[in-house]
Amino acid sequence: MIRLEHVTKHYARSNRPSIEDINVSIEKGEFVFFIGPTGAGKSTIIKLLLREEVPNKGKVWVNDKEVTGMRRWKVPAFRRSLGCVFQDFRLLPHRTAAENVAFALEVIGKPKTVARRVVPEVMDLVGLGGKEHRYPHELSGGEQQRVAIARAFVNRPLILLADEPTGNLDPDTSIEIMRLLDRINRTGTTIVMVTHDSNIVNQMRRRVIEIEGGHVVRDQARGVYG
Ligand SMILES: Nc1ncnc2c1ncn2[C@@H]1O[C@H](COP(=O)(O)OP(=O)(O)OP(=O)(O)O)[C@@H](O)[C@H]1O
Repeated sequence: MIRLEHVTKHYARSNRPSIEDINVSIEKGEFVFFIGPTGAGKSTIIKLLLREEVPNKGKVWVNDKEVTGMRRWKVPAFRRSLGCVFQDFRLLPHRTAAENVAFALEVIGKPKTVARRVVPEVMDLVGLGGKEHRYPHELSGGEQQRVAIARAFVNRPLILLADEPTGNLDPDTSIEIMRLLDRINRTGTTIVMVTHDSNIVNQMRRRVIEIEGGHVVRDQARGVYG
């Protein structure tokens, strides 16, 4: 489902590679945590998977597509085929929760009738039934992240990428968000999540890939934060 083969990324304005000769393979339906100290290269890996960056060496496969050689015009559609969740939620401030979710359907050309049917289902799934018409500033951080997850999931992506999705949330809210991601994973969606949250990693006991200095230093099934 996802494969990085001998991947090195050396940013032009950096004096050393951010990641070097990384080899990782992730199967369909896995839930994988990328952990490691700040600056280790975790977000760089997410950017490579989204093709926001291209490696200097190596190849990256996502959804069985080799993305480093992908034509530029194909990139937007490729990105829309993935679900993405970030620490800062990235909701559209002048759209309601339901409109934020519906927007993900609009941009891929789904008719409004589909949105009318699917958006309430997904809002219920994330536990936001009744708050569909609130604007982001009228929701708590945890609720905003639920909207972001609903938006990421509404197109039923095969892969969901989450870069520190609980980074702005308190421990209890973080656990709720993890329960939600776990439910989504159980529908068969592959989840790749970058985190610094040791509690979450230790509670979930999923595959842990630890990055340090741009290298994989540990890859453990049912791992702990360490
Ligand atoms: N656009 C860029 N230009 C130059 N250097 C960069 C760029 N983006 C990241 N880096 C460098 O690459 C290294 C890895 O950064 P990255 O953001 O992948 O780390 P991270 O593990 O996600 O860190 P954090 O946990 O703090 O988010 C760092 O040394 C960083 O300074």
